[in-house]
Amino acid sequence: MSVIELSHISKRFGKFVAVDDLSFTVEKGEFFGFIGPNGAGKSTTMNMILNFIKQSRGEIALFGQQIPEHELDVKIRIGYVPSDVRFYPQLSVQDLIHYTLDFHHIKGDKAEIDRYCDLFQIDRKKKFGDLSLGNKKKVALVCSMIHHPELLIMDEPTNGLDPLMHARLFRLLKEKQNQGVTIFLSSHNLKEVEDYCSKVAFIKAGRLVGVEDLTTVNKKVKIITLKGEKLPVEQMEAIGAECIKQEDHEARFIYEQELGRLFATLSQFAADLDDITVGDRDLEEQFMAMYENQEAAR
Ligand SMILES: Nc1ncnc2c1ncn2[C@@H]1O[C@H](COP(=O)(O)OP(=O)(O)OP(=O)(O)O)[C@@H](O)[C@H]1O
Repeated sequence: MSVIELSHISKRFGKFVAVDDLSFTVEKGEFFGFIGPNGAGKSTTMNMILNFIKQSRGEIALFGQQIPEHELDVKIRIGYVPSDVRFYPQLSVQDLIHYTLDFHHIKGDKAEIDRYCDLFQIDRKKKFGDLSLGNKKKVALVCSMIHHPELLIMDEPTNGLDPLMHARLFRLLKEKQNQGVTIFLSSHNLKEVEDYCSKVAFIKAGRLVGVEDLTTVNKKVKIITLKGEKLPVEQMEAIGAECIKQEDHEARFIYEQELGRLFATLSQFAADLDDITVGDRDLEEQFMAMYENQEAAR
């Protein structure tokens, strides 16, 4: 079942097109990363999904229902972490957690609240306004999960968190995913997206560049780096390798074909080479390749 379905959505602010004809779906139980450079339109898209702002064109369905007709029914099933966390500064962390539970008409399980606060090392007695940026984010994370939502929408959830908390958050999110929760998050940290997400959508200047299944795609695509005086670029291209960088004594290739042919070719030219590296393509390389292909197509 699609938990989020975006069909040709666009958002204009005056003449400026922030999101341009975006379509993709997030399925139940997916850990879905949403990445793109600053100003790409990630927060704007999330704000439309949450119906904080209205799209200029296109349709959005959550859990198979159009919003806003069923807005409240749908919203109680969602936990949201904004990129810029703003709660009442005078309220204590404890009060904020309890207000969140009251809003969802849930009593709350003390052991669970204790677990979250211990996990994120949150001092519940402190006033929200006195907390650091990272600690404010942690409070928002707890409030987004405390009512057991089926869908978590998180706008740069690790922004402001230290590396230990990054790891704890992602382990917790993985646990939630294993329980069937759908996670849709934006991030600038490609490594964490690559390590944890099952799917990723790339967006640039409001347009979808691509959606990739991370459980399969990177493993079969290799990046080969050759170093040496005499580089067999033509021979590599002849077996289907795409040269993505060539300097005096170094060339890099993307290779998606059968590995036997690659190794046979490399062994023929090994004597001319000082170094050969064959590795899986990481998300950053894939991201850059997609951007470059899109630019070239324009
Ligand atoms: N209310 C608004 N009025 C005018 N322009 C806006 C408004 N909100 C967003 N924009 C513009 O829309 C574009 C997309 O912004 P958005 O915040 O969605 O990007 P983002 O991908 O989340 O960026 P970042 O990674 O920097 O958080 C930006 O150029 C931004 O300036």
